[in-house]
Amino acid sequence: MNILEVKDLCKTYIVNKRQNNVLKNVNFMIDEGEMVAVMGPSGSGKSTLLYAVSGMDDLTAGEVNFCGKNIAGMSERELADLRLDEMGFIFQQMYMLKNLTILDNIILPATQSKKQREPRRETARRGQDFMRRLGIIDIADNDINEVSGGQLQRACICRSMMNNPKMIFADEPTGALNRTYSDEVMEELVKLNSEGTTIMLVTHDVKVAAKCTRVMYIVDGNIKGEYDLSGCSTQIRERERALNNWLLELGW
Ligand SMILES: Nc1ncnc2c1ncn2[C@@H]1O[C@H](COP(=O)(O)OP(=O)(O)OP(=O)(O)O)[C@@H](O)[C@H]1O
Repeated sequence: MNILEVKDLCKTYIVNKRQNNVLKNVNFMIDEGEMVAVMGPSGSGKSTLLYAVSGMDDLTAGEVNFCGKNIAGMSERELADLRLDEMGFIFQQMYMLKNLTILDNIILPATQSKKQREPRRETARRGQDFMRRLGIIDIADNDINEVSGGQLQRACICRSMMNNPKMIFADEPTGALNRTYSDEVMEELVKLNSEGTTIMLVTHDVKVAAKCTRVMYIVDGNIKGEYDLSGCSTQIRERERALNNWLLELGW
């Protein structure tokens, strides 16, 4: 069953009276349980696409059906509730609040949600469980400037999971990390995906994309090709090689 269906999506920015047609009639679907990477040259519209289909930014034209509901017809309030309750977000810049501990940052979405009606102690316990799972429980009471980049990004994954989202949207989740931290973060995302969370992520990194089930390649606001990795070898090196060859054919 599809969780996301995008029909003729267009996004135009107007800057200094000049029109920039960034997304041009984009069509695709994502099924429940998929992990889809969006790749493409710088400026091709990857982040714009992610923000448009996740209701973070408005559409110029087209339809985005999330779990069968067109988000283009939703009010700001409805969209905010949808993003909070049904979607998880992970960004390269992480966006954690400076005056809160790591644990308080993680549980913040649950304290704002109407979906999870539970005592704060229970919310904190769930947050701690996620932290334990991701191997960062020892930094629960730290400030955000007292942890490593990899730990902070894993904390962002915990935060994105607090409201049990149907889908996670990630914009360059490993973009600011070294290879070791990047591998750790990807391991966790792959694990969440294998447990049923659908994921769409933007990346420039072939090693990251090779861990996904499908790759969409965007050029100049259009999907130029899609590569299905679900039937590919489980050997990561082979997946990377196959994906690399395909990307080179597309002019990567
Ligand atoms: N908020 C905005 N206002 C105006 N123009 C924007 C805005 N966001 C993006 N753009 C423009 O849209 C185009 C696509 O940008 P976008 O960030 O989606 O590309 P990208 O493929 O994610 O690039 P990169 O890989 O460099 O992050 C660019 O020309 C950019 O300048």
